[in-house]
Parts: sequence; C-alpha cells; structure tokens
Amino acid sequence: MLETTDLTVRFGGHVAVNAVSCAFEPGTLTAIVGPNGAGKTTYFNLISGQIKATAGRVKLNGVDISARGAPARAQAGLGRAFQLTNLFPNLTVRENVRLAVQARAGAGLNLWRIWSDRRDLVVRADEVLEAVALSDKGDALASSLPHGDQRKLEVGILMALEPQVFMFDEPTAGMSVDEVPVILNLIRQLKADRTKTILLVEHKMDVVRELADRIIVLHNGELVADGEPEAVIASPVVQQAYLGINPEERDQEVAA
Ligand SMILES: Nc1ncnc2c1ncn2[C@@H]1O[C@H](COP(=O)(O)OP(=O)(O)OP(=O)(O)O)[C@@H](O)[C@H]1O
Repeated sequence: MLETTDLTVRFGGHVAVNAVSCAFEPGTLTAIVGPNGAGKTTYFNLISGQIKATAGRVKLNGVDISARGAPARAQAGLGRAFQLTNLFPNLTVRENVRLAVQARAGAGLNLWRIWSDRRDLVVRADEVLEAVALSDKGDALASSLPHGDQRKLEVGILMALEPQVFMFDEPTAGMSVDEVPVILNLIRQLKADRTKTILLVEHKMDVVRELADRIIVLHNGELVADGEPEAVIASPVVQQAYLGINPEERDQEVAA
C-alpha cells in the first residue's frame, strides 16, 4: 500500500500541495483530478521523489521512503511514466524495451552480451512490444517514432520494469483518437492484475469515469473530495471546477 501523510510543499509563499493524506490500495485505480494548477503533478512529484516535501511523509508497504531520492523510490516499486524522458532516443524500440526487461531481471545493462543466452528475456521483451502494439516498429529508433508511439513505448518500458505502483500523468495527452484506446487497454490490463496500485492524473472525465475505482479531487493543493466516481463527479466541487456550474445558482434558477 502507498500512503501519504500531511504531504506538503511550499514554493516561496505558495503552498502547491497542502497536507494531503491519502492511502492507495493494491488492485485499485485512483484518478486524481482537479483544475489546472491544483497541484496534481506536484503531488506526483512528491510521491515519486522528484521534488522534496516541505513536510509530511510517503510510505510504501509500511516503509517510510520520505528521505529517499527518486531512483531509490523507483527501486522500491514506484513506477512513473515521465512524458518521454524515460526513453533512450538513439536506441531502437526493441532495445529500449530489452534494457528495461534486463534491468528488471537484474541482468545488467549490456545490450549486446546477454541476449544469446537469455531466451526468456527476449521472449518477455517481445511480449511487451506486442502488448503496446509496437511489434512492427521494433527496429525503428525511438526518436523516429511519432509522439503517440513514443508514449506507448514509454508505457511498455514501465510495464517491463514491473513496478508495484503505476503512476500515469495524462497518459493520452497529445495522442490521436485511434491511439488512445491502445493506452486505455493497457491500463485496463494492468488494473486486472489485482496486485498493482494505479494512480492516474487525467483531465478527460470520460476516461476517468471508465477506468477509476475511486476519484480524489485536488483544489488549491488541498484534497477536497475522495470517493466513488459517480458520487465525486456529481459533487458540487467537481461540478464547479469542471463544468463551471455553481449548484446553488443552478438551484435558484430552477426555482425561479
Ligand atoms: N517548481 C515549482 N516552482 C514554483 N511553483 C511551482 C513549481 N511546480 C509547480 N508550481 C506551482 O504549483 C501549482 C501546482 O502546479 P501543478 O503543476 O502541480 O498543477 P496541476 O494540477 O498538475 O496542473 P495542470 O492540470 O495544469 O497540469 C501551480 O500554481 C504551479 O505554478
């Protein structure tokens, strides 16, 4: 289980994430929503260790990882898709996935020696390529792929690393309409594995509605709602933030 307690960060006078306490269970997908600037990405950064908290703690499986940096947290099981920065642009798609498979297997990072005697790793890398619908592009350089394929490759690398917690920050941003289902299917598959904890920052409410077991809402850095999707989506704070509807005004209009 992943847990944050009173997690807080201040940038100068601005409190971007304010005392957020929340626990995320294996086998669940929690969507984190909120208006622009609400603190969603910053909350992710605090969990994955990209930025240091001003106060509060992060625990994974009961172990306090607050003092650890990002690489140590990744080692502990936190996996985050990083808007393409996880890719090696000058390696092929297959090589990118193989490196992740090797790293996961503890087989080192030498791309050229290991593959002749580790058939299992070759098979695993091919399975991942298949899962992210990139089998036919295995020999292309990562840098030559269109944006949508690069995002798929990044998810593939993350899958190959087999983290306990998957963190996706707008995974379908910038994707064409026909590419979106591939990513959503992958997330659905990950969800089916009841041992994984998935966190998803997402603006598209149809995606949230379809995938989330639970929604938490951040507003001005604070956790303002937490619950089952339909109840949270119907709540005044979400209606106001997303749809510009003030429930009191709406009720008054209806009454008039
Ligand atoms: N490194 C930083 N230094 C100063 N201010 C920052 C820093 N990172 C984030 N902020 C501020 O913290 C607030 C929260 O930003 P954050 O990017 O987490 O919001 P968000 O909910 O992810 O927004 P969006 O949906 O637009 O991505 C914003 O006001 C932002 O300007």
